[in-house]
Amino acid sequence: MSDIDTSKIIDGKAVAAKVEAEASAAAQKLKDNGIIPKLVTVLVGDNPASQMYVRMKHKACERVGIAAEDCLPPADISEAELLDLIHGLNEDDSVSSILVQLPLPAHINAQTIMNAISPMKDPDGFHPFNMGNLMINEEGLVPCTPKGIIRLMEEYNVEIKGKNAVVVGHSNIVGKPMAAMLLNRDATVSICHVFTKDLKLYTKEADILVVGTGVKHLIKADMVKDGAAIFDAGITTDATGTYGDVDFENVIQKASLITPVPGGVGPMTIAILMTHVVKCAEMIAQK
Ligand SMILES: Nc1nc2c(c(=O)[nH]1)N[C@@H](CN(C=O)c1ccc(C(=O)N[C@@H](CCC(=O)O)C(=O)O)cc1)CN2
Repeated sequence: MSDIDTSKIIDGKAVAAKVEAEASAAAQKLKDNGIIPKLVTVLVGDNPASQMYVRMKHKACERVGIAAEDCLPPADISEAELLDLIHGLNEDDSVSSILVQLPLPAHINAQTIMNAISPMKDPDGFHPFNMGNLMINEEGLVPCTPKGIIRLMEEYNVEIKGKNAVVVGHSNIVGKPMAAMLLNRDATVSICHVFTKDLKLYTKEADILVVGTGVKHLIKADMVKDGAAIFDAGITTDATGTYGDVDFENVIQKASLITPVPGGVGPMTIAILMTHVVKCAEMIAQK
């Protein structure tokens, strides 16, 4: 193994702890005024990775002082039944946030479900109203993973304005909102994806590189510019371990800053979620 300069490694766990402490203080203020922020998670079926992420979210709620409940419909729930469940949660005044864990089974259209969640109770920021606001630089409830990456950039003083930012992956959860957030901060943004003909042509020019594809070690050292700041939102777990989309050990030699997997972007997703649950409760209280 080559020598690793640990000063280049972004500590996502430490920043996430700071963000959770902020969420906890904001939640306490609400509770002092008799308002209890409450997250309901909806986990359809028994996907083990999703079960783990939902467990992590509930543990974070406990740390932060947010009430949490889980709803565990079976994998064969119909789309209509799931919509009924969401409508019930929208109407329930004790619920401030509704989160449907993704992915959903193939017979359910995920966007139809996202569209049904009240935009004010949408801590994931996936509702078209919240996504639309992001596009016009009115960032309210926005997707947690890219927002967590922006927070890491702020904490580590990564300049965004005027920089070449390349986002690899064009998912609704990470790539598209990430690109919008970077554009809102005046980066020159390129979005690459599975149909991009020459990925390296773009990644080599990136001052800021964000990758979220789920393809293990897609980004190799020869694809990266010297001094780039690199954010890895991908995660692959197989029999040999947990990996990101970036070949960390080799790419770190060229990067100025880099997130590890695990312990980089992942913890930020959940910490930002906590701030959004509090924000939803604040918005509902002000209604
Ligand atoms: N409704 C949502 N569904 C999904 C989202 C989301 O933001 N909202 N994102 C992903 C999964 N996800 C949260 O749900 C998530 C993934 C990974 C982590 C994380 O902290 N990972 C750890 C490693 C965990 C491990 O040991 O495998 C890390 O990177 O350090 C948190 C949240 C898809 N679905």
